[in-house]
Amino acid sequence: MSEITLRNVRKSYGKNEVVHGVDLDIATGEFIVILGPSGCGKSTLLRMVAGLEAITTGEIEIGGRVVNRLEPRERGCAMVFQNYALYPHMTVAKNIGYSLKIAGIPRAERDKRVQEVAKALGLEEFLERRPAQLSGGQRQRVAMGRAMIRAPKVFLYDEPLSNLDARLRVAMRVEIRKLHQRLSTTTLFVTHDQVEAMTLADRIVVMNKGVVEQVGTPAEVYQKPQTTYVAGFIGTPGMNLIDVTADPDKGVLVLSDGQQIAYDCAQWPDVGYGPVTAGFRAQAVRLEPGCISGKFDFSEELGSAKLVHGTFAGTALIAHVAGARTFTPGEPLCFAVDATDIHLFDADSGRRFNERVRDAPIPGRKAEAIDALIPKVA
Ligand SMILES: Nc1ncnc2c1ncn2[C@@H]1O[C@H](COP(=O)(O)OP(=O)(O)OP(=O)(O)O)[C@@H](O)[C@H]1O
Repeated sequence: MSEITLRNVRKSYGKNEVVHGVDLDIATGEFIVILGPSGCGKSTLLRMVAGLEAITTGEIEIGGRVVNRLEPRERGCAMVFQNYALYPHMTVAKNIGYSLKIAGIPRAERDKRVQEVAKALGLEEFLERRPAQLSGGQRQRVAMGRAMIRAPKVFLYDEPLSNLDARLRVAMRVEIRKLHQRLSTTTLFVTHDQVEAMTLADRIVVMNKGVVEQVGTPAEVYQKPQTTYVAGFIGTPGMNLIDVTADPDKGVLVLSDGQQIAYDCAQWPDVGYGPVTAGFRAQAVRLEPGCISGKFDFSEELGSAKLVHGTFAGTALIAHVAGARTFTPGEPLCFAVDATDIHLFDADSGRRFNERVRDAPIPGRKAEAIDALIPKVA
């Protein structure tokens, strides 16, 4: 088994703590993407799992064994770096087979395994070339081949696609996913690119400033962001966020200029009267008289639709609009959003309020209802 467990893992450089106590359980065969902006500590976390960076406090287990004190080569992980780290003077075949040579595997066996890996990655025709004679995507595949050949328990990828152009990135994404489907090797993949994270991950770990903000499937982090940070970071574009005052008695959210948006107060039982942050996706906005009026600023053409940017009560908001309608700067604009598409977050902590799931039985009620159906014996 190759499950990975992180318990209260922290990392400090001198007095500066950059990873603030991360807990994570990764199942055997899972594809986990650690997603966050530059400097949030994601590479440091990956390097601690690999053993390339010492842990300041906490515990890391791989396959049920605490690896804190193990050398990188004793951990059963294979790492693929952004800059590929290939040996420039060696051919592709030698680069891929190098770790087997070091391990003393006989030549015939080595050649056989290199051939197998090269076939799996479509590198057979490049085996005698040197890295300088390859494209970026081909070099990346060699780096993956070098990691694969050791049949590691765990694959660790550190922004492996960042140096590739956009088309190649998409192609390599598909290859990495296919490879994972075939091998089912437990994988930790670090990226700052949320599209990469959404398309590759079984689960995403969203990091911000050394803290894990949310762990969830791509659908969970998109549909139920647990913090305003996740709401703003995930999605293209990120969720619209606006400061409002909740009035649960009237079932409205009041904007700073007095305009009101209706919300479902039964869905948000913990929201009291006072300041909250309201969020809604650009895709949930309709341009029709409804919730709020403001003015058009500019639009971004997406081909099949536009991202329409406007200002409402002093806040910049975005609508995803299909169709060919054109706009002029400054023209009045109305945004309508259904109450069920509104997400509410605590104004101070940025945490999502508890939500009552629609149509779910309220605890106790179902038992009462069933009770009522049973004829009473006199
Ligand atoms: N050797 C080091 N000494 C001191 N500080 C470091 C060292 N390595 C990293 N840091 C700091 O730790 C923090 C986290 O760095 P890390 O490389 O993990 O971020 P990241 O999320 O991977 O960012 P990027 O995407 O830019 O690589 C940063 O503030 C960085 O400056």
